[in-house]
Amino acid sequence: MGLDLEFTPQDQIQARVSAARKSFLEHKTRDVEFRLVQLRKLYWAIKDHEHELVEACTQDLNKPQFETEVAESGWILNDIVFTTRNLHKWVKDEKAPDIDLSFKFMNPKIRKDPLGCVLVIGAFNFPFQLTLGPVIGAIAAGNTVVIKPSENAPRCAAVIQKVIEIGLDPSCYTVIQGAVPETQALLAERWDKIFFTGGANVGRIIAKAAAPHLTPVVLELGGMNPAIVTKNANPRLVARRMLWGKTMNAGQVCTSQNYLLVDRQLVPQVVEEFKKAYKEFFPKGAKDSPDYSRIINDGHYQRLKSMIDNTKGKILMGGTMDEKERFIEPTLVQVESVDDSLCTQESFGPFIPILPVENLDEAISLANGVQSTPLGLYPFGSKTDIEKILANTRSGGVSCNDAALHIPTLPFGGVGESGYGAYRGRASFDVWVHRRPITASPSWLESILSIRYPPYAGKLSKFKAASALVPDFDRDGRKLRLGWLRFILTLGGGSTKAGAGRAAVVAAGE
Ligand SMILES: NC(=O)c1ccc[n+]([C@@H]2O[C@H](COP(=O)([O-])OP(=O)(O)OC[C@H]3O[C@@H](n4cnc5c(N)ncnc54)[C@H](O)[C@@H]3O)[C@@H](O)[C@H]2O)c1
Ligand SMILES: CC1=C(/C=C/C(C)=C/C=C/C(C)=C/C=C/C=C(C)/C=C/C=C(C)/C=C/C=C(\C)C=O)C(C)(C)CCC1
Repeated sequence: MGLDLEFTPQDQIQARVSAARKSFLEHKTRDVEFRLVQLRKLYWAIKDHEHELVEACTQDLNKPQFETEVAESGWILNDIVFTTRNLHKWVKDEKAPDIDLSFKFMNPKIRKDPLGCVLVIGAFNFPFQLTLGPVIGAIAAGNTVVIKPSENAPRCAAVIQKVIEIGLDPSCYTVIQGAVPETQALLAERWDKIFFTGGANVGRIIAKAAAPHLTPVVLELGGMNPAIVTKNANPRLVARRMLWGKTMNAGQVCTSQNYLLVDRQLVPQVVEEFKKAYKEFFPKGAKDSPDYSRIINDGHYQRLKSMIDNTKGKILMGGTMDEKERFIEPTLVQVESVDDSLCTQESFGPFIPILPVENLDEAISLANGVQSTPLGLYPFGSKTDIEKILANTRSGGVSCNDAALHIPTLPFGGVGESGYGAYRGRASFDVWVHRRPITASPSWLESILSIRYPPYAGKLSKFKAASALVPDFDRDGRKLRLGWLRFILTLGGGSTKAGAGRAAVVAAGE
């Protein structure tokens, strides 16, 4: 038996948040060495209890050990090592780019300041990766963190609490357990940033709760992700990769494709290849395989069941279900329209609806109609086909000729309806810092800087001569090529040399 999840008493929530805030205001997490020690300790807390992570994922989702070690524990352990290796580089002040010589003496730089006391709300499907991933970045950036794992993966939530309490300083990092009332109590607090992973409906609740305090929010939401398969695609690759996208975690993956738009000519071959691939992946069927997850809870099982009960499509592969086990077989369905029950909502389960289309233009138009800003997009076809798809669509990310593949250090996030803000790799640090511009005006510059002080009489023309940039374009938007003439007229128009010239003009005028 794994750990039991105990919800945090609601009357403790405010005090726990205040303690984390106080630690931030006492600057406990500013020291980079402190952050590194926390991350290293978290690494070992996870590594030493990896078997408990695996067991919890088995209990909550029947997640195979391979998937847990690759996409949960292994993923975040690598994330920690990557972060600790790079943190000294990331925290360094940055030289401010594109600064005119006149201002260079003020030594402009960008400091990466922590935001403060932040809240991370996790999802159930990759409970460790999607909760601890943002936490690793928040620690690295010097924030204090309150963590709310998903109650829908209760054993995993309990293990998250265990490793956090073993590894991290409790005055700076704390776990609040609970469901809607506890999350509402957290949302009533003032935060310096909220990072939410979950569905769009709850995402709206989070954004509204954050608005009164002007709290910035990252929303990592789901999407109605299309796969577009042109007549030039390789049917075997389409089938194997798209099947993987829907068998990993039984399709409970925010980035997995929700539906396939397949060139009609290719449909029979694609269907055949799906059947072959299914036999190769699960020779004894998915139900008897140790490599296939179950649906997280009865509510989601019933939601998925009603999607398949209401389809007008034809089941071509799979289709079996077992309510007691919350098992749903990977199920390929040929549908007649994007208005089918399998396409009108995010399934977040192992359904593979295929809609035959006449050509690529139709596929693009249908995909944009279903949702113009999905989280992921999966084009299969020739290079030209793929470029056409990219040029005519939007999405959080794209895997060409693949399912939901994401390189762990590549920025990850949605756009429009699939959310905003990105993390992972360096982006996990950037998302949690304020880029604070810092200048220092030297006292010896005072005679030049005094052009800004009243009385203003006679100063405006000198100021303009020193600072106004002359456009290199005309009123019709055409770029002008004035070359040396422009250089002389503008004293450089922004170049380093000209900046010096212009500064000299000002100095001479004082
Ligand atoms: N973009 C991503 O990285 C990503 C990753 C995983 C899941 N998702 C999306 O999440 C959805 C499924 O995950 P889920 O079921 O865990 O999402 P969810 O939105 O139901 O729950 C996410 C979190 O919100 C909390 N919550 C639920 N209702 C709430 C309310 N009324 N007020 C305040 N908090 C509340 C839950 O306790 C949980 O911690 C899918 O849409 C999926 O695509 C997105
Ligand atoms: C070419 C050679 C090698 C390279 C091999 C490569 C590149 C192998 C790649 C393997 C991959 C891509 C494996 C991917 C596994 C991913 C898993 C299991 C799951 C990830 C799940 C995620 C991220 C889920 C996220 C969910 C979200 C965000 C929402 O719900 C070598 C290295 C082998 C050497 C020879 C040459």
